[in-house]
Amino acid sequence: MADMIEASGLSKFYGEFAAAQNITFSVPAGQVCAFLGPNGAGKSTTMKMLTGFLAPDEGVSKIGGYDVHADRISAAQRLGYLPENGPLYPEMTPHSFLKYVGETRMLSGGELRDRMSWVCGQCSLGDVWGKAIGKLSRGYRQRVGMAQALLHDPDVLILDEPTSGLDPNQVHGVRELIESLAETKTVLLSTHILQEVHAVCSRVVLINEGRLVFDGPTSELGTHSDAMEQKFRELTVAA
Ligand SMILES: Nc1ncnc2c1ncn2[C@@H]1O[C@H](COP(=O)(O)OP(=O)(O)OP(=O)(O)O)[C@@H](O)[C@H]1O
Repeated sequence: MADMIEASGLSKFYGEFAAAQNITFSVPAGQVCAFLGPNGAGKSTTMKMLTGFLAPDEGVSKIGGYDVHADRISAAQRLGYLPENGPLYPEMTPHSFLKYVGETRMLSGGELRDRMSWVCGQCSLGDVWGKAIGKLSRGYRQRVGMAQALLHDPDVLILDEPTSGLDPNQVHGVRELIESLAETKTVLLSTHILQEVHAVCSRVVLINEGRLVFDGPTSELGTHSDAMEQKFRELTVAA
């Protein structure tokens, strides 16, 4: 299987502080991989470097085999990214925002309409389609973020805490969506919810204090979420 997401020696320093240091892992086509770590471990920083939103101080990121910094457009066409704080543009509606995002991704006419209608249904946005994003609840804003990540039907999804701030019904909906997407896509998702990892991820990459401390099958971290929680604590307790 070709690797669809590759982090090779990624580091980001803020002064002396290493937010991420020498992070190396790859995710093969078709895999759903969890990206775990305590608050401040460096997950969002690494995801931003993987998606080209932050330039690494060291290392290389590749999406679908394309270098994210040297071959940005080819990498971006294959990538959908849900950033940690969801979409900005509070005055736009989901409809106008997704139309704008679609146009920047070279979609138009019937194709753009079909894709907008598909993400509207998949992300259950029908009720808020014409409301200002700034007035939506956190859960709905999160779903608008998911919709923009999926709009151009990318092969690779990098999702920074896709279920954070959602109520249990919405969490269930997003998990089902990720499971259905997993049939055709490669997914890296960060989360603090270990049950979620069991539910949807076959593989776990765990970082602590900016460094990779575990990379392996979910089953190696434990066969249920209690065992996994214990192992998580062992691997992430401050040295
Ligand atoms: N622009 C910045 N300047 C200085 N420090 C930063 C900057 N951005 C992030 N950091 C620091 O880098 C570390 C890693 O942050 P990051 O947001 O990647 O963690 P995280 O694992 O995503 O955390 P969380 O689970 O809380 O979202 C944190 O200590 C954070 O304070």
